[in-house]
Amino acid sequence: MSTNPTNSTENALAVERHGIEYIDEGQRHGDPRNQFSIRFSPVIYLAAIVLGGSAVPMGLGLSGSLTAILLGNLLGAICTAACAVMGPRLGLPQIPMGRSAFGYRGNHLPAALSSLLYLGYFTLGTILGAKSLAELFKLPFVPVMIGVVLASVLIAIFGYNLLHAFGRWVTRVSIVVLVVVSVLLVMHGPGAGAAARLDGTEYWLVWLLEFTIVFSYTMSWAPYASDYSRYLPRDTSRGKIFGYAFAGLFLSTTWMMALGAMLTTLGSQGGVIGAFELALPGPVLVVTLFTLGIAAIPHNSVNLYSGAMASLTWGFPLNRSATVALSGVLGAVLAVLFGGAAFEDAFHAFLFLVAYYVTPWLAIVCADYFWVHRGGRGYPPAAEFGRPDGQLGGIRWPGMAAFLLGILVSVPFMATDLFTGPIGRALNGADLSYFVSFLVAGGVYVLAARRVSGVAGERPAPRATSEHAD
Ligand SMILES: Nc1ccnc(=O)[nH]1
Repeated sequence: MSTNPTNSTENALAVERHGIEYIDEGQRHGDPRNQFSIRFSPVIYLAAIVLGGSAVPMGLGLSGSLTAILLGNLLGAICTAACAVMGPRLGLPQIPMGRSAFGYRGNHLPAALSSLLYLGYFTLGTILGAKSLAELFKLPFVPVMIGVVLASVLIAIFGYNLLHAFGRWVTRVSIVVLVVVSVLLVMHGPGAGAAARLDGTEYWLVWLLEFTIVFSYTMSWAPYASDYSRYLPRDTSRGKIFGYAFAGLFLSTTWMMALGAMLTTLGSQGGVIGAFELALPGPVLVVTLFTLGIAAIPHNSVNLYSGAMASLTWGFPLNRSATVALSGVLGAVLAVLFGGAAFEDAFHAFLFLVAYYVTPWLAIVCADYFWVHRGGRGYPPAAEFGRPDGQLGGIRWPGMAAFLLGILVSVPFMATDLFTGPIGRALNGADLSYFVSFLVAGGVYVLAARRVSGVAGERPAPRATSEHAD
């Protein structure tokens, strides 16, 4: 049934024709190793470095920061890798898969929240990437920013294959740069901030704070996951997809954040960039800042591409390329309007607030896939995912209720700069809401889906179904 031969190869210079619809078997291609680089490359820009050092000025020290980073990333990368496994099985991007649990219309809500998250991260990556490059080359911000936006839009329009190809190169180059930077940094040694200045409960509350920051960052890559695995052949080993996606995300986030923690112990007035200047000789510094600036481009392209997937899912009335281009323009305008330093912190707080929807969404989508539909078996035929009035039409209340309830119950636990609930305040800003909403949403969904008829897990899968979904 292959209708478009250009999509069935690795050809990175053919513009992808597909939007969010099912990728049929004839167009599947690629190797699960591509999951490593597509998860590694978008992390290589300043955000993860800054987040890794967040708790050092609060007195957590280096070893506490590192254990929080390790554990937060371990859990976050497991969540994202579990989602990547779904792509080849269903042949769909990540967000449209939610139609099974939330219903075609119900799924508009998490889809719209995803569009917001991705546009926000695109804008943040644009600001941070353009700033590094503009400072490095002593150029004005706006033209550099426009260059970054144009490159990001172009790559995202070419789509899946070019994103993978570009990600592979950025991964190779950045691994070399990260090795050199790490060796030099270790030789330079940590600064005074490496020693913890807290003990007892205070220490553990700040540890928890860093752990939740790290976890939130890394698990919020989950709604993107299958967008970049959906062309893999259907029988690709799930263990390999999981393993490579996990390794790519865990290694990149842990490495970048550990560097950030180490740099922040140096206590430079100029933040992590100032710390880089202290620890790295001139030429290495230039190459490092250049790599971090350029690597904002794969980050941005991924956000534009997945953002378009999410927007098409809630019914945005343009095609994929036009949606990418329009989002690029919108992000550029936001970057010009809000590119100031104070804004970046507020912006991050906003992104953490939006990310609250991710853990309940994740719990429901994973329960729906792994439990209700027994590892992706027993879904309705793929075409049903694209029918507003078909089997998955309307709103499916087990998923919707679980989603809303998960968020509602977790509100007192939330803690961001923009909103802090009473329990979050009592815990000094440590944010357990992610875990509460995950458990509540997942638990309610599992119970409700079992009771409500019409959810496929209750019934043996019809024969026709297994053809597509098995
Ligand atoms: N979870 C994330 C999505 C997009 N960009 C990021 O830096 N992080």
